[in-house]
Amino acid sequence: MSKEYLIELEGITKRYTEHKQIGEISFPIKKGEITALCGGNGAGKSTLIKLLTGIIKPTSGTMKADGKPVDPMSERYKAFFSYMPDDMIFPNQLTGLEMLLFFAGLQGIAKSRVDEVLKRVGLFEDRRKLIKHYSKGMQQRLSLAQALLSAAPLLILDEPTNGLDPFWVFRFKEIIKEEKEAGKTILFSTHILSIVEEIADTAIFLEEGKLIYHENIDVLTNTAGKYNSLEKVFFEKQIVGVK
Ligand SMILES: Nc1ncnc2c1ncn2[C@@H]1O[C@H](COP(=O)(O)OP(=O)(O)OP(=O)(O)O)[C@@H](O)[C@H]1O
Repeated sequence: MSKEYLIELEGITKRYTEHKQIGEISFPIKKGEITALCGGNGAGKSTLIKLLTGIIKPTSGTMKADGKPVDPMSERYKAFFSYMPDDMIFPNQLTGLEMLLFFAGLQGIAKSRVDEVLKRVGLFEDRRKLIKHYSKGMQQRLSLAQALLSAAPLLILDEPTNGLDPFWVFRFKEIIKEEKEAGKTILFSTHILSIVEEIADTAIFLEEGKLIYHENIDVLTNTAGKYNSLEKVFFEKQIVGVK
C-alpha cells in the first residue's frame, strides 16, 4: 500500500475522435495535499476530472487508489471521493435543505451534518427557499455543500469558484484549507492562478490534452532564489520546460 499517494494515474488516455485525444497522462496525487488542475479552455481539465470520477471511461490506462488498482467506475471507488461538478443542475422544486437532506440520506449522513455544512457555505438562513430562487453563486455554494457532506478522503472540485462573489471566493479558500487541515486530499480545477498559488501545494498544467507540468508551487514560483507569481511563470515562460 502506498503511504505517500492517494491516487496514481498511469498512462490514462481518452480518445474522443481521431484528432481529439487526452493523454497519455500519468501523475500521482499526494495524500493530504491540495492539487490544482490548470490549463486554458479546452485543455482537458474537465475530461480528466470525469475520468478521475468514473463518469467517463478511459480509452487506455490504469488507476490506483491508496496503492491498490481500482476501476474508477466501481462501487468501491465511489466511496473514496466526493465531487463538485462544474455544471450541477438541481431540481427547481426542492429547497436547498431538502436537496442536501436527499444527498445525506443516500450516504447515511446525519441531519446535524447537513445544518453544519449549510452554515459553512452561508445557506443556512436560505435553506427553506426553493433552489429556483437561488442566485448562480448560491447554487454553486449548494453544489459545494453536497461535496462537503461526505467524509470521503478525496474531494474533487471542477471549477468551484465559478460564479462566486469575492467574499465567497475568500471563504472557499478558507474552507478548502480547513478540509486539508482535517486530513482530506483535494483536487480542484481552475482558471485563476492566484487561487492556485494561495492554496495549492502542487499544480498540474494541461495543454491540448497533454500534461506539461506537475510541480510543487514553491518550486514553480521560486527559481534561482527569485520569486515570480505563478501567472508570470506561465505567461512569461520563465521556467524551462514550460511552454
Ligand atoms: N464529449 C466530447 N466529445 C468530443 N470532444 C470532447 C468531448 N468533451 C470534451 N471534448 C473536447 O476535449 C477537449 C477538452 O475539453 P475539456 O472540457 O476537458 O476542457 P477544459 O480544460 O475543461 O476546458 P474549459 O476550461 O473550457 O472548461 C476539448 O477540445 C473539447 O472540445
